[in-house]
Amino acid sequence: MIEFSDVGLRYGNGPEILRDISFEIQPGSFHFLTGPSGAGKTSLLRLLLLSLKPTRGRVTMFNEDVANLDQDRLLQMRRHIGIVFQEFRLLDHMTTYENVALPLRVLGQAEGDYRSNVTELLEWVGLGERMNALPSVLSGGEKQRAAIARAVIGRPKVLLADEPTGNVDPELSSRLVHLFAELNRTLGMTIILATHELPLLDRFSYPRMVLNKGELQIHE
Ligand SMILES: Nc1ncnc2c1ncn2[C@@H]1O[C@H](COP(=O)(O)OP(=O)(O)OP(=O)(O)O)[C@@H](O)[C@H]1O
Repeated sequence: MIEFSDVGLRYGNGPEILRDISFEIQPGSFHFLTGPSGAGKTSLLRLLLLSLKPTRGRVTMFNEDVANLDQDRLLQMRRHIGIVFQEFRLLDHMTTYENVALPLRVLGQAEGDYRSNVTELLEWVGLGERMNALPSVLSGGEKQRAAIARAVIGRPKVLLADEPTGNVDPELSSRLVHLFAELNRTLGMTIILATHELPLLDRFSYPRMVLNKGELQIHE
């Protein structure tokens, strides 16, 4: 589903910050991506999100070499990839429901067609009672569950998460990772979750992609 082959990345004329990265991700798998601050986790996620292209090597996504994609095809493929950020990135003037429905609205779907899906998903992530609340009154954990719901409402094949537990306390962190685990288990969603919280990783047995100074090792 995803294959990196001797990938390197540099920003502008700077040094190579990812070097000789090779790995394969199978559909329906769950991987942690970890490593110290500055190791290149966010940059690797940006390659996976197709918002950056490698400066050398080959990235294959859904069986297509991303180097050959035109802008339209890139946007089409991008719809199969969801992302969750540390800082939630919810729109403050919209309710939880409206935030989660937004990706479908942008695609031109009518509310009558998606209302029950959005409501069901919000109930599933435990926000059934908070649908009409604005983000400003939600707790950190609730905001992140809303952001996860927004990322998966379009049923992406791949879900990326960049330090999704960075703004919630350790107890809630573990519950959020369980939510990702449920998405992986019940919907078969392929998940790559970046975190540098080692105690959190130790609670789960998923394989780890470990970045160090731009080089990657995989611990199955
Ligand atoms: N847009 C950019 N332009 C130039 N250099 C960048 C850019 N983004 C990241 N870098 C550099 O690339 C390296 C890797 O950064 P990246 O954010 O990918 O690491 P990270 O592992 O996600 O770090 P953190 O855990 O602190 O977020 C760092 O040296 C960073 O300064």
